[in-house]
Amino acid sequence: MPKVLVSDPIDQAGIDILSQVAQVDVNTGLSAAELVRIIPEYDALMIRSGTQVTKEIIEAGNLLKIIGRAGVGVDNVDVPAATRKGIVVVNSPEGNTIAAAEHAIAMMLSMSRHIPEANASVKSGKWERNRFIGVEVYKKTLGIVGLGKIGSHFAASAKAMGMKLLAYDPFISAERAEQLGCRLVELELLMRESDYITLHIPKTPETKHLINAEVLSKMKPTARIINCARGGIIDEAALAEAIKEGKIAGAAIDVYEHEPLEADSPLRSVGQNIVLTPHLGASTAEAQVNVAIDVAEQIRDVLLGLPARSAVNIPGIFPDSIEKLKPYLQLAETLGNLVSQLAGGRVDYLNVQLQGELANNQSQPVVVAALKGLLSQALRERVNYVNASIEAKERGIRVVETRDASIRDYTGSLHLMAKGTLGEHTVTGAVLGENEIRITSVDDFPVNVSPTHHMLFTLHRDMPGIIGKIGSQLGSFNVNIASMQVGRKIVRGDAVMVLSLDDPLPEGILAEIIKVPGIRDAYTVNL
Ligand SMILES: NC(=O)C1=CN([C@@H]2O[C@H](COP(=O)(O)OP(=O)(O)OC[C@H]3O[C@@H](n4cnc5c(N)ncnc54)[C@H](O)[C@@H]3O)[C@@H](O)[C@H]2O)C=CC1
Ligand SMILES: O=C(O)CCC(=O)C(=O)O
Repeated sequence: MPKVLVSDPIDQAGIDILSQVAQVDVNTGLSAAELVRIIPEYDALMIRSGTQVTKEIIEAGNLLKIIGRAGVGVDNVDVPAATRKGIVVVNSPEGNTIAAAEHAIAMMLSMSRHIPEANASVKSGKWERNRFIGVEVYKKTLGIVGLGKIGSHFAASAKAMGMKLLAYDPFISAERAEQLGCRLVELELLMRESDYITLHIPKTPETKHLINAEVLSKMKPTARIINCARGGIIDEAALAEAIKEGKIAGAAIDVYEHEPLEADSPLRSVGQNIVLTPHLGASTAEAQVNVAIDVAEQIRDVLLGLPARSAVNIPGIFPDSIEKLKPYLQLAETLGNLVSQLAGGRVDYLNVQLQGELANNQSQPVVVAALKGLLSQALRERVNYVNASIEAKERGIRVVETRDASIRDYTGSLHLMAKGTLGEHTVTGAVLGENEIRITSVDDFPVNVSPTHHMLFTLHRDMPGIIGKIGSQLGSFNVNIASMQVGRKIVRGDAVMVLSLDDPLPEGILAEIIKVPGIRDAYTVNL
Protein backbone atom coordinates (compact mmCIF):
# COMPACT_ATOMS: atom_id res chain seq x y z
CA MET A 1 0.00 0.00 0.00
CA PRO A 2 1.39 3.48 -0.82
CA LYS A 3 2.15 5.84 2.06
CA VAL A 4 1.01 9.46 2.35
CA LEU A 5 2.53 11.93 4.80
CA VAL A 6 0.22 14.76 5.89
CA SER A 7 2.54 17.36 7.45
CA ASP A 8 0.08 20.22 8.14
CA PRO A 9 -3.39 20.14 9.73
CA ILE A 10 -5.86 18.92 7.08
CA ASP A 11 -9.60 18.37 7.41
CA GLN A 12 -10.59 14.77 8.18
CA ALA A 13 -12.59 14.64 4.92
CA GLY A 14 -9.27 14.61 3.05
CA ILE A 15 -7.71 11.98 5.32
CA ASP A 16 -10.75 9.72 4.76
CA ILE A 17 -10.30 9.91 0.98
CA LEU A 18 -6.57 9.17 1.16
CA SER A 19 -7.17 6.26 3.52
CA GLN A 20 -9.14 4.46 0.77
CA VAL A 21 -5.91 3.88 -1.16
CA ALA A 22 -2.99 4.53 1.16
CA GLN A 23 -1.56 4.36 4.62
CA VAL A 24 -1.91 7.93 5.90
CA ASP A 25 0.48 9.31 8.53
CA VAL A 26 -0.49 12.68 10.00
CA ASN A 27 2.68 14.17 11.44
CA THR A 28 2.54 17.95 11.81
CA GLY A 29 5.13 20.42 13.06
CA LEU A 30 8.13 18.49 11.73
CA SER A 31 11.41 20.34 11.32
CA ALA A 32 13.06 20.47 7.90
CA ALA A 33 15.68 17.96 9.06
CA GLU A 34 12.99 15.55 10.32
CA LEU A 35 11.16 15.81 7.02
CA VAL A 36 14.32 15.05 5.05
CA ARG A 37 14.86 12.02 7.27
CA ILE A 38 11.38 10.49 6.93
CA ILE A 39 10.32 11.56 3.43
CA PRO A 40 12.08 8.63 1.65
CA GLU A 41 9.32 6.31 2.95
CA TYR A 42 6.49 8.27 1.33
CA ASP A 43 4.77 8.17 -2.05
CA ALA A 44 2.86 11.41 -1.49
CA LEU A 45 3.07 14.51 0.69
CA MET A 46 0.05 16.63 1.60
CA ILE A 47 0.61 20.12 3.03
CA ARG A 48 -0.96 23.52 3.70
CA SER A 49 1.11 26.69 4.01
CA GLY A 50 3.00 25.59 7.12
CA THR A 51 5.44 23.12 5.56
CA GLN A 52 8.26 24.52 3.45
CA VAL A 53 8.95 21.85 0.85
CA THR A 54 12.55 22.62 0.02
CA LYS A 55 14.84 21.19 -2.63
CA GLU A 56 16.52 19.02 0.04
CA ILE A 57 13.20 17.44 1.02
CA ILE A 58 12.31 16.85 -2.63
CA GLU A 59 15.74 15.38 -3.38
CA ALA A 60 15.33 12.97 -0.47
CA GLY A 61 11.83 11.92 -1.58
CA ASN A 62 12.87 9.07 -3.82
CA LEU A 63 9.40 7.49 -3.82
CA LEU A 64 7.48 10.77 -4.01
CA LYS A 65 5.04 10.96 -6.90
CA ILE A 66 2.93 13.90 -5.82
CA ILE A 67 2.95 16.89 -3.50
CA GLY A 68 -0.55 18.17 -2.76
CA ARG A 69 -1.00 21.73 -1.49
CA ALA A 70 -4.39 22.07 0.21
CA GLY A 71 -4.77 25.68 -0.88
CA VAL A 72 -3.84 28.02 -3.73
CA GLY A 73 -0.31 29.37 -3.32
CA VAL A 74 2.49 26.89 -4.03
CA ASP A 75 5.25 29.35 -3.13
CA ASN A 76 6.14 27.12 -0.14
CA VAL A 77 7.05 24.30 -2.57
CA ASP A 78 10.22 24.30 -4.68
CA VAL A 79 8.20 23.54 -7.81
CA PRO A 80 11.20 23.58 -10.23
CA ALA A 81 12.97 20.98 -8.06
CA ALA A 82 9.80 18.83 -7.99
CA THR A 83 9.41 19.15 -11.76
CA ARG A 84 12.97 18.11 -12.37
CA LYS A 85 12.43 15.03 -10.22
CA GLY A 86 9.19 14.21 -12.03
CA ILE A 87 6.98 14.88 -9.00
CA VAL A 88 3.60 16.33 -9.80
CA VAL A 89 2.56 19.32 -7.67
CA VAL A 90 -1.18 19.92 -7.31
CA ASN A 91 -3.19 22.58 -5.54
CA SER A 92 -6.80 23.54 -4.96
CA PRO A 93 -7.22 26.64 -7.09
CA GLU A 94 -10.79 27.44 -6.03
CA GLY A 95 -11.48 25.68 -2.74
CA ASN A 96 -10.71 28.71 -0.55
CA THR A 97 -11.48 31.61 -2.92
CA ILE A 98 -14.57 32.73 -1.01
CA ALA A 99 -12.88 32.33 2.37
CA ALA A 100 -9.90 34.46 1.32
CA ALA A 101 -12.06 37.15 -0.30
CA GLU A 102 -14.36 37.32 2.75
CA HIS A 103 -11.37 37.58 5.07
CA ALA A 104 -10.02 40.51 3.06
CA ILE A 105 -13.45 42.20 3.22
CA ALA A 106 -13.60 41.56 6.95
CA MET A 107 -10.13 43.09 7.32
CA MET A 108 -11.20 46.18 5.35
CA LEU A 109 -14.27 46.72 7.51
CA SER A 110 -12.67 45.91 10.85
CA MET A 111 -9.80 48.30 10.10
CA SER A 112 -12.27 51.03 9.08
CA ARG A 113 -14.32 50.65 12.27
CA HIS A 114 -11.49 49.88 14.74
CA ILE A 115 -13.21 46.63 15.67
CA PRO A 116 -10.13 44.89 17.16
CA GLU A 117 -9.33 47.80 19.52
CA ALA A 118 -12.98 48.44 20.38
CA ASN A 119 -13.42 44.78 21.21
CA ALA A 120 -10.30 44.77 23.40
CA SER A 121 -11.43 47.98 25.10
CA VAL A 122 -14.90 46.66 26.01
CA LYS A 123 -13.45 43.35 27.21
CA SER A 124 -11.07 45.27 29.46
CA GLY A 125 -14.06 46.91 31.16
CA LYS A 126 -14.07 50.27 29.34
CA TRP A 127 -16.83 52.02 27.36
CA GLU A 128 -15.02 54.40 24.97
CA ARG A 129 -17.60 55.41 22.37
CA ASN A 130 -15.79 58.57 21.31
CA ARG A 131 -12.44 56.89 20.83
CA PHE A 132 -13.49 54.67 17.95
CA ILE A 133 -14.87 56.91 15.23
CA GLY A 134 -14.50 55.03 11.99
CA VAL A 135 -14.88 55.69 8.26
CA GLU A 136 -17.35 54.27 5.74
CA VAL A 137 -16.37 52.35 2.65
CA TYR A 138 -19.50 53.49 0.77
CA LYS A 139 -18.55 55.66 -2.25
CA LYS A 140 -14.86 55.18 -1.50
CA THR A 141 -12.45 54.00 -4.18
CA LEU A 142 -11.11 50.45 -3.87
CA GLY A 143 -7.97 49.53 -5.83
CA ILE A 144 -7.66 45.80 -6.45
CA VAL A 145 -4.20 44.55 -7.34
CA GLY A 146 -4.73 41.17 -9.05
CA LEU A 147 -8.17 40.62 -10.53
CA GLY A 148 -8.15 36.82 -10.45
CA LYS A 149 -10.52 34.58 -8.54
CA ILE A 150 -10.23 36.23 -5.12
CA GLY A 151 -9.87 39.77 -6.51
CA SER A 152 -13.00 39.26 -8.64
CA HIS A 153 -15.06 38.04 -5.69
CA PHE A 154 -13.92 41.00 -3.62
CA ALA A 155 -14.84 43.29 -6.54
CA ALA A 156 -18.41 41.95 -6.71
CA SER A 157 -18.92 42.38 -2.96
CA ALA A 158 -17.32 45.84 -2.90
CA LYS A 159 -19.51 46.96 -5.78
CA ALA A 160 -22.56 45.86 -3.83
CA MET A 161 -21.30 48.01 -0.93
CA GLY A 162 -21.26 51.04 -3.21
CA MET A 163 -17.51 51.31 -3.72
CA LYS A 164 -15.88 52.61 -6.90
CA LEU A 165 -13.46 50.05 -8.31
CA LEU A 166 -10.02 50.35 -9.89
CA ALA A 167 -7.92 47.32 -10.79
CA TYR A 168 -4.32 46.69 -11.73
CA ASP A 169 -3.63 43.35 -13.41
CA PRO A 170 -1.39 43.29 -16.50
CA PHE A 171 -2.69 39.85 -17.47
CA ILE A 172 -6.38 40.56 -17.88
CA SER A 173 -8.25 42.56 -20.51
CA ALA A 174 -9.97 45.90 -19.98
CA GLU A 175 -13.23 44.16 -21.10
CA ARG A 176 -12.93 41.55 -18.33
CA ALA A 177 -12.24 44.29 -15.79
CA GLU A 178 -15.23 46.24 -17.07
CA GLN A 179 -17.51 43.19 -16.72
CA LEU A 180 -16.49 43.15 -13.05
CA GLY A 181 -17.28 46.85 -12.73
CA CYS A 182 -13.58 47.82 -12.49
CA ARG A 183 -11.56 50.39 -14.40
CA LEU A 184 -8.24 48.80 -15.38
CA VAL A 185 -5.40 51.22 -14.59
CA GLU A 186 -1.65 51.26 -14.00
CA LEU A 187 -0.37 50.54 -10.50
CA GLU A 188 0.77 54.11 -9.92
CA LEU A 189 -2.66 55.57 -10.66
CA LEU A 190 -4.32 52.92 -8.50
CA MET A 191 -2.03 53.77 -5.58
CA ARG A 192 -2.69 57.52 -5.96
CA GLU A 193 -6.47 57.39 -6.32
CA SER A 194 -7.56 54.56 -4.01
CA ASP A 195 -8.91 54.92 -0.49
CA TYR A 196 -8.45 51.18 0.03
CA ILE A 197 -5.97 48.94 -1.74
CA THR A 198 -6.27 45.18 -1.59
CA LEU A 199 -3.67 42.74 -2.92
CA HIS A 200 -4.67 39.46 -4.58
CA ILE A 201 -1.61 38.44 -6.56
CA PRO A 202 0.76 35.49 -6.25
CA LYS A 203 4.20 35.87 -4.70
CA THR A 204 6.70 35.62 -7.53
CA PRO A 205 10.14 37.15 -8.10
CA GLU A 206 8.29 39.98 -9.93
CA THR A 207 5.88 40.70 -7.07
CA LYS A 208 8.43 40.55 -4.24
CA HIS A 209 8.32 43.99 -2.55
CA LEU A 210 6.06 45.25 -5.36
CA ILE A 211 4.67 47.53 -2.66
CA ASN A 212 7.82 49.23 -1.39
CA ALA A 213 8.52 52.60 0.23
CA GLU A 214 8.34 54.41 -3.07
CA VAL A 215 5.03 52.84 -4.10
CA LEU A 216 3.58 53.42 -0.60
CA SER A 217 4.56 57.08 -0.90
CA LYS A 218 2.06 57.48 -3.73
CA MET A 219 -0.89 56.61 -1.42
CA LYS A 220 -3.18 59.26 0.06
CA PRO A 221 -2.55 59.90 3.80
CA THR A 222 -6.14 58.73 4.39
CA ALA A 223 -5.70 55.48 2.42
CA ARG A 224 -5.45 51.95 3.85
CA ILE A 225 -3.90 48.78 2.44
CA ILE A 226 -4.92 45.12 2.87
CA ASN A 227 -2.71 42.12 2.18
CA CYS A 228 -4.42 38.74 2.36
CA ALA A 229 -2.36 37.39 -0.57
CA ARG A 230 1.24 36.65 0.32
CA GLY A 231 3.87 37.92 2.69
CA GLY A 232 6.78 39.63 1.00
CA ILE A 233 4.65 41.43 -1.59
CA ILE A 234 4.72 44.43 0.76
CA ASP A 235 8.02 45.59 2.24
CA GLU A 236 7.04 45.24 5.92
CA ALA A 237 9.60 47.70 7.30
CA ALA A 238 8.52 50.34 4.79
CA LEU A 239 4.85 49.71 5.61
CA ALA A 240 5.39 50.04 9.36
CA GLU A 241 7.24 53.30 8.84
CA ALA A 242 4.60 54.72 6.49
CA ILE A 243 1.85 54.13 9.08
CA LYS A 244 3.87 55.34 12.06
CA GLU A 245 4.76 58.55 10.20
CA GLY A 246 1.15 59.13 9.16
CA LYS A 247 1.95 58.82 5.46
CA ILE A 248 -0.93 56.34 5.16
CA ALA A 249 -3.88 55.73 7.48
CA GLY A 250 -3.52 52.04 8.15
CA ALA A 251 -3.11 48.46 7.03
CA ALA A 252 -4.68 45.06 7.56
CA ILE A 253 -2.29 42.18 7.09
CA ASP A 254 -2.88 38.42 7.13
CA VAL A 255 0.34 37.14 5.53
CA TYR A 256 3.99 37.83 6.30
CA GLU A 257 7.39 37.56 4.74
CA HIS A 258 8.38 35.14 7.55
CA GLU A 259 5.67 33.05 9.16
CA PRO A 260 5.08 32.86 12.06
CA LEU A 261 5.65 36.62 12.28
CA GLU A 262 8.85 37.34 14.23
CA ALA A 263 8.51 38.69 17.76
CA ASP A 264 10.50 41.78 16.79
CA SER A 265 8.75 42.47 13.50
CA PRO A 266 8.24 46.23 12.97
CA LEU A 267 4.58 45.45 12.21
CA ARG A 268 3.97 44.44 15.84
CA SER A 269 4.89 47.90 17.10
CA VAL A 270 2.74 49.98 14.74
CA GLY A 271 -0.07 50.29 17.27
CA GLN A 272 -3.76 50.72 16.61
CA ASN A 273 -3.67 51.57 12.90
CA ILE A 274 -2.82 48.08 11.86
CA VAL A 275 -4.89 44.88 12.07
CA LEU A 276 -2.87 41.67 12.05
CA THR A 277 -4.21 38.12 11.68
CA PRO A 278 -2.12 34.94 11.62
CA HIS A 279 -2.66 33.80 7.98
CA LEU A 280 -6.35 33.07 8.43
CA GLY A 281 -7.53 33.80 4.87
CA ALA A 282 -8.42 30.19 4.15
CA SER A 283 -9.43 29.30 7.68
CA THR A 284 -13.14 28.64 7.38
CA ALA A 285 -14.79 25.30 7.99
CA GLU A 286 -16.09 25.29 4.41
CA ALA A 287 -12.78 26.13 2.75
CA GLN A 288 -10.86 23.57 4.78
CA VAL A 289 -13.26 20.82 3.70
CA ASN A 290 -13.15 22.01 0.08
CA VAL A 291 -9.36 22.12 -0.21
CA ALA A 292 -8.84 18.88 1.71
CA ILE A 293 -11.25 16.97 -0.54
CA ASP A 294 -9.98 18.62 -3.72
CA VAL A 295 -6.33 17.79 -3.04
CA ALA A 296 -6.88 14.38 -1.43
CA GLU A 297 -8.86 13.27 -4.50
CA GLN A 298 -5.99 14.30 -6.73
CA ILE A 299 -3.42 12.47 -4.60
CA ARG A 300 -5.65 9.38 -4.62
CA ASP A 301 -5.99 9.58 -8.43
CA VAL A 302 -2.26 10.00 -9.03
CA LEU A 303 -1.48 7.07 -6.71
CA LEU A 304 -3.94 5.04 -8.78
CA GLY A 305 -2.13 6.06 -11.97
CA LEU A 306 -4.79 8.57 -13.06
CA PRO A 307 -4.17 12.20 -14.06
CA ALA A 308 -4.50 15.07 -11.58
CA ARG A 309 -6.96 17.81 -12.46
CA SER A 310 -5.06 20.79 -11.00
CA ALA A 311 -1.41 20.02 -11.55
CA VAL A 312 0.64 23.20 -11.50
CA ASN A 313 3.67 21.65 -13.17
CA ILE A 314 2.20 19.52 -15.96
CA PRO A 315 2.07 21.90 -18.88
CA GLY A 316 -1.32 22.66 -20.30
CA ILE A 317 -3.36 19.69 -19.14
CA PHE A 318 -6.73 21.09 -18.18
CA PRO A 319 -9.31 18.94 -16.41
CA ASP A 320 -12.02 19.21 -19.05
CA SER A 321 -9.72 18.20 -21.88
CA ILE A 322 -8.09 15.23 -20.14
CA GLU A 323 -10.91 12.74 -20.79
CA LYS A 324 -11.17 13.66 -24.47
CA LEU A 325 -7.43 13.62 -25.03
CA LYS A 326 -6.62 10.47 -23.06
CA PRO A 327 -6.50 8.04 -26.03
CA TYR A 328 -4.46 10.57 -28.00
CA LEU A 329 -2.00 10.94 -25.14
CA GLN A 330 -1.56 7.17 -25.20
CA LEU A 331 -1.15 7.32 -28.99
CA ALA A 332 1.41 10.12 -28.76
CA GLU A 333 3.41 8.23 -26.15
CA THR A 334 3.38 5.05 -28.23
CA LEU A 335 4.41 6.87 -31.41
CA GLY A 336 7.15 8.78 -29.55
CA ASN A 337 8.51 5.51 -28.22
CA LEU A 338 8.26 3.88 -31.67
CA VAL A 339 9.97 6.70 -33.57
CA SER A 340 12.81 6.83 -31.03
CA GLN A 341 13.45 3.10 -31.52
CA LEU A 342 13.37 3.50 -35.31
CA ALA A 343 15.76 6.46 -35.00
CA GLY A 344 18.14 4.30 -32.97
CA GLY A 345 20.61 6.96 -31.91
CA ARG A 346 20.25 10.42 -30.49
CA VAL A 347 17.27 12.46 -31.67
CA ASP A 348 17.88 16.21 -32.10
CA TYR A 349 14.59 17.27 -33.67
CA LEU A 350 11.00 16.18 -33.25
CA ASN A 351 8.09 17.46 -35.28
CA VAL A 352 4.67 16.67 -33.83
CA GLN A 353 1.81 17.25 -36.22
CA LEU A 354 -1.79 17.15 -35.01
CA GLN A 355 -4.07 16.17 -37.86
CA GLY A 356 -7.80 16.19 -38.55
CA GLU A 357 -10.03 16.91 -35.55
CA LEU A 358 -7.07 16.57 -33.20
CA ALA A 359 -5.67 19.76 -34.75
CA ASN A 360 -8.47 21.71 -33.06
CA ASN A 361 -7.39 20.57 -29.59
CA GLN A 362 -4.82 21.72 -27.09
CA SER A 363 -1.51 20.54 -28.47
CA GLN A 364 0.74 20.89 -25.44
CA PRO A 365 -0.28 17.72 -23.59
CA VAL A 366 0.02 15.71 -26.81
CA VAL A 367 3.51 17.09 -27.42
CA VAL A 368 4.49 16.29 -23.82
CA ALA A 369 3.16 12.74 -24.22
CA ALA A 370 5.16 12.29 -27.44
CA LEU A 371 8.30 13.50 -25.66
CA LYS A 372 7.64 11.15 -22.77
CA GLY A 373 7.46 8.28 -25.25
CA LEU A 374 10.53 9.50 -27.15
CA LEU A 375 12.63 9.74 -23.98
CA SER A 376 11.35 6.55 -22.36
CA GLN A 377 14.04 4.45 -24.06
CA ALA A 378 16.77 6.57 -22.51
CA LEU A 379 15.19 7.47 -19.19
CA ARG A 380 12.77 4.57 -18.54
CA GLU A 381 10.43 5.28 -15.62
CA ARG A 382 12.38 8.44 -14.71
CA VAL A 383 10.57 10.38 -17.41
CA ASN A 384 6.94 11.36 -16.95
CA TYR A 385 4.48 14.06 -17.94
CA VAL A 386 6.00 16.42 -15.40
CA ASN A 387 9.62 16.42 -16.50
CA ALA A 388 9.47 15.29 -20.17
CA SER A 389 9.71 18.84 -21.58
CA ILE A 390 12.61 19.81 -19.31
CA GLU A 391 14.48 16.59 -20.06
CA ALA A 392 13.99 17.14 -23.82
CA LYS A 393 15.23 20.72 -23.55
CA GLU A 394 18.27 19.66 -21.57
CA ARG A 395 19.10 17.08 -24.22
CA GLY A 396 18.91 19.81 -26.88
CA ILE A 397 15.94 18.26 -28.69
CA ARG A 398 14.24 20.91 -30.82
CA VAL A 399 10.51 20.35 -30.69
CA VAL A 400 8.26 21.81 -33.37
CA GLU A 401 4.54 21.44 -33.28
CA THR A 402 2.35 21.81 -36.35
CA ARG A 403 -1.31 21.27 -37.17
CA ASP A 404 -3.15 20.23 -40.29
CA ALA A 405 -6.90 19.99 -39.82
CA SER A 406 -7.37 19.19 -43.53
CA ILE A 407 -5.86 15.68 -43.18
CA ARG A 408 -8.98 13.62 -42.71
CA ASP A 409 -7.91 9.98 -43.31
CA TYR A 410 -9.02 9.39 -39.72
CA THR A 411 -11.09 11.54 -37.39
CA GLY A 412 -7.93 12.56 -35.63
CA SER A 413 -4.38 11.45 -36.25
CA LEU A 414 -0.88 12.27 -35.14
CA HIS A 415 2.28 12.36 -37.23
CA LEU A 416 5.78 12.39 -35.70
CA MET A 417 9.01 13.05 -37.53
CA ALA A 418 12.28 12.52 -35.66
CA LYS A 419 15.69 13.53 -37.00
CA GLY A 420 18.79 12.30 -35.29
CA THR A 421 22.35 11.20 -35.64
CA LEU A 422 21.32 8.08 -37.61
CA GLY A 423 18.80 9.71 -39.95
CA GLU A 424 15.15 10.62 -40.14
CA HIS A 425 12.01 8.57 -39.50
CA THR A 426 8.29 9.27 -39.52
CA VAL A 427 5.35 7.50 -37.93
CA THR A 428 1.64 8.26 -38.00
CA GLY A 429 -1.10 6.87 -35.83
CA ALA A 430 -4.78 7.29 -35.17
CA VAL A 431 -7.40 6.42 -32.58
CA LEU A 432 -10.20 4.24 -33.92
CA GLY A 433 -13.54 4.20 -32.16
CA GLU A 434 -13.30 5.07 -28.46
CA ASN A 435 -9.68 4.19 -27.76
CA GLU A 436 -8.21 1.73 -30.21
CA ILE A 437 -4.74 2.84 -31.20
CA ARG A 438 -3.39 2.11 -34.68
CA ILE A 439 -0.07 2.77 -36.36
CA THR A 440 -1.14 4.04 -39.78
CA SER A 441 2.16 4.78 -41.49
CA VAL A 442 5.86 4.15 -41.01
CA ASP A 443 8.39 6.21 -42.93
CA ASP A 444 5.42 7.36 -45.03
CA PHE A 445 4.45 3.81 -46.08
CA PRO A 446 0.79 3.18 -45.22
CA VAL A 447 0.08 0.35 -42.74
CA ASN A 448 -2.71 -0.38 -40.32
CA VAL A 449 -1.41 -2.25 -37.29
CA SER A 450 -2.10 -2.27 -33.58
CA PRO A 451 1.02 -1.62 -31.49
CA THR A 452 2.16 -4.70 -29.57
CA HIS A 453 4.93 -5.37 -27.06
CA HIS A 454 7.39 -6.96 -29.49
CA MET A 455 7.60 -5.82 -33.10
CA LEU A 456 9.93 -6.04 -36.05
CA PHE A 457 9.99 -3.38 -38.76
CA THR A 458 11.92 -3.84 -41.99
CA LEU A 459 12.59 -1.50 -44.86
CA HIS A 460 12.98 -3.63 -47.99
CA ARG A 461 12.38 -4.02 -51.70
CA ASP A 462 8.98 -5.50 -52.47
CA MET A 463 9.93 -8.74 -54.30
CA PRO A 464 8.76 -12.35 -54.39
CA GLY A 465 9.95 -14.60 -51.55
CA ILE A 466 11.16 -11.94 -49.17
CA ILE A 467 8.34 -12.41 -46.65
CA GLY A 468 8.94 -16.16 -46.57
CA LYS A 469 12.65 -15.66 -45.94
CA ILE A 470 12.01 -13.36 -42.94
CA GLY A 471 9.46 -15.88 -41.63
CA SER A 472 12.02 -18.71 -41.86
CA GLN A 473 14.69 -16.61 -40.14
CA LEU A 474 12.36 -15.88 -37.25
CA GLY A 475 11.29 -19.52 -37.12
CA SER A 476 14.89 -20.64 -36.90
CA PHE A 477 15.23 -18.47 -33.77
CA ASN A 478 11.98 -19.91 -32.38
CA VAL A 479 10.14 -16.54 -32.64
CA ASN A 480 6.42 -16.83 -33.32
CA ILE A 481 4.78 -14.25 -35.65
CA ALA A 482 1.37 -12.99 -34.43
CA SER A 483 0.62 -10.81 -37.45
CA MET A 484 2.37 -9.40 -40.48
CA GLN A 485 1.66 -6.53 -42.82
CA VAL A 486 3.42 -4.91 -45.77
CA GLY A 487 3.06 -1.26 -46.63
CA ARG A 488 4.11 -0.11 -50.06
CA LYS A 489 3.48 2.75 -52.42
CA ILE A 490 4.16 0.96 -55.72
CA VAL A 491 4.40 -2.72 -56.66
CA ARG A 492 8.01 -4.00 -56.45
CA GLY A 493 9.20 -0.66 -55.11
CA ASP A 494 10.37 0.15 -51.60
CA ALA A 495 8.19 -1.18 -48.81
CA VAL A 496 7.99 -1.63 -45.04
CA MET A 497 7.06 -4.86 -43.29
CA VAL A 498 5.60 -4.71 -39.79
CA LEU A 499 5.54 -7.92 -37.77
CA SER A 500 3.94 -8.35 -34.36
CA LEU A 501 5.77 -11.05 -32.46
CA ASP A 502 4.75 -13.23 -29.54
CA ASP A 503 8.30 -13.28 -28.24
CA PRO A 504 11.08 -10.72 -27.91
CA LEU A 505 13.71 -10.92 -30.64
CA PRO A 506 16.84 -12.73 -29.43
CA GLU A 507 20.24 -11.06 -29.69
CA GLY A 508 21.88 -11.34 -33.07
CA ILE A 509 18.79 -11.97 -35.18
CA LEU A 510 18.71 -8.46 -36.66
CA ALA A 511 22.17 -8.95 -38.14
CA GLU A 512 20.88 -12.11 -39.86
CA ILE A 513 17.73 -10.43 -41.16
CA ILE A 514 19.70 -7.55 -42.65
CA LYS A 515 21.72 -10.11 -44.67
CA VAL A 516 18.53 -11.28 -46.48
CA PRO A 517 18.76 -10.01 -50.12
CA GLY A 518 16.36 -7.07 -50.61
CA ILE A 519 16.29 -6.00 -46.94
CA ARG A 520 17.63 -2.47 -46.55
CA ASP A 521 17.20 -2.08 -42.82
CA ALA A 522 15.52 -3.77 -39.88
CA TYR A 523 14.50 -2.48 -36.45
CA THR A 524 13.32 -4.25 -33.33
CA VAL A 525 10.79 -2.31 -31.37
CA ASN A 526 9.51 -3.03 -27.86
CA LEU A 527 6.48 -0.97 -26.88
N1 LIG B 1 -4.41 34.44 2.97
C1 LIG B 1 -4.74 33.24 2.59
O1 LIG B 1 -4.95 32.34 3.41
C2 LIG B 1 -4.91 32.95 1.16
C3 LIG B 1 -4.12 33.57 0.24
N2 LIG B 1 -4.26 33.28 -1.09
C4 LIG B 1 -3.39 33.96 -2.04
O2 LIG B 1 -4.15 34.88 -2.82
C5 LIG B 1 -3.49 35.10 -4.05
C6 LIG B 1 -4.51 35.19 -5.18
O3 LIG B 1 -5.21 33.97 -5.31
P1 LIG B 1 -6.27 33.76 -6.51
O4 LIG B 1 -7.12 34.95 -6.69
O5 LIG B 1 -6.90 32.46 -6.25
O6 LIG B 1 -5.27 33.64 -7.72
P2 LIG B 1 -5.59 33.87 -9.26
O7 LIG B 1 -4.51 33.18 -9.99
O8 LIG B 1 -6.99 33.54 -9.58
O9 LIG B 1 -5.39 35.45 -9.43
C7 LIG B 1 -4.15 36.09 -9.35
C8 LIG B 1 -4.21 37.29 -10.27
O10 LIG B 1 -3.01 38.03 -10.09
C9 LIG B 1 -2.64 38.52 -11.37
N3 LIG B 1 -1.23 38.85 -11.33
C10 LIG B 1 -0.17 38.01 -11.42
N4 LIG B 1 0.98 38.70 -11.36
C11 LIG B 1 0.63 40.02 -11.22
C12 LIG B 1 1.36 41.22 -11.08
N5 LIG B 1 2.71 41.23 -11.11
N6 LIG B 1 0.68 42.37 -10.95
C13 LIG B 1 -0.68 42.39 -10.93
N7 LIG B 1 -1.43 41.29 -11.09
C14 LIG B 1 -0.78 40.11 -11.20
C15 LIG B 1 -3.00 37.42 -12.31
O11 LIG B 1 -3.16 37.92 -13.63
C16 LIG B 1 -4.32 36.93 -11.74
O12 LIG B 1 -5.43 37.58 -12.34
C17 LIG B 1 -2.48 33.96 -4.17
O13 LIG B 1 -1.21 34.47 -3.88
C18 LIG B 1 -2.83 33.01 -3.07
O14 LIG B 1 -1.75 32.33 -2.61
C19 LIG B 1 -5.20 32.42 -1.54
C20 LIG B 1 -6.03 31.78 -0.66
C21 LIG B 1 -5.92 31.98 0.77
O1 LIG C 1 -3.36 26.70 4.13
C1 LIG C 1 -3.75 27.80 4.50
O2 LIG C 1 -4.47 27.99 5.46
C2 LIG C 1 -3.31 29.01 3.70
C3 LIG C 1 -4.03 29.13 2.42
C4 LIG C 1 -3.29 29.94 1.45
O3 LIG C 1 -2.54 30.81 1.77
C5 LIG C 1 -3.46 29.63 0.02
O4 LIG C 1 -4.34 28.84 -0.30
O5 LIG C 1 -2.70 30.18 -0.78
